[in-house]
Amino acid sequence: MSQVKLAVIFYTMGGTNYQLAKWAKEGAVEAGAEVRILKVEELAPQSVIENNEKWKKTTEMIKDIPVAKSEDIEWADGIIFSVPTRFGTMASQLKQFLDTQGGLWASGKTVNKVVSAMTSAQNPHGGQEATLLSLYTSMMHWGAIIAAPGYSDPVLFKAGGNPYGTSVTVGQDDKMVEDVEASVKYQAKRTVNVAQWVKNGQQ
Ligand SMILES: Cc1cc2nc3c(=O)[nH]c(=O)nc-3n(C[C@H](O)[C@H](O)[C@H](O)COP(=O)(O)O)c2cc1C
Repeated sequence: MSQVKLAVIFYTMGGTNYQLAKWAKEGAVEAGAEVRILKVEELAPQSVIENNEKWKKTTEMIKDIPVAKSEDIEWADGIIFSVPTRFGTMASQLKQFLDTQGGLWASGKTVNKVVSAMTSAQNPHGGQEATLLSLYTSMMHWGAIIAAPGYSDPVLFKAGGNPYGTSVTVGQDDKMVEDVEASVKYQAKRTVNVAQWVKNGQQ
């Protein structure tokens, strides 16, 4: 049984989705996967980032994380995306990454990737589910297999247990309101397990 390869791909401005990605990595490693944690390319002008202390600090914090490439998607059996909600949908930096995978998609290499997604938003009803659903719409075009958590474990009935994928509220103080660590780790394990089943079936 060969080891599942999982890419955890995130975008963050304030660090939340980096933390979610790190928990996902921990959960996936515990489940036996080989994991790459990757960020998507920043699109905002450097001058804008420089004028925002929080953004500047986050950029420095993640400076050594590799930028996701098409080769990472090709390499991965499974992918977990983590992205802030922006005006009710995913941040454009991640959308741009998806939109630059047309070549990979055209060659059939996005098919059967096992995916799930996570998000954060400032308001409890700020569009988390809409963000996850719009991301999953793109994944259907990829021919990916969506391994949403559903209510497949008791952890989903606790804080942050969103059947579409983990979501967390970020307060004005930039801290996470709900404790979602267990939900994230569970989601990562489920994504790895489903990826393992698909991988075994293809062998
Ligand atoms: C341009 C912009 C649009 C945003 N739109 C929403 C939104 O629609 N709903 C919401 O609840 N929060 C919204 N937020 C807040 C972000 O979702 C929040 O800051 C983010 O989830 C924090 O994640 P991060 O720390 O990984 O950057 C928005 C923030 C920005 C900068």
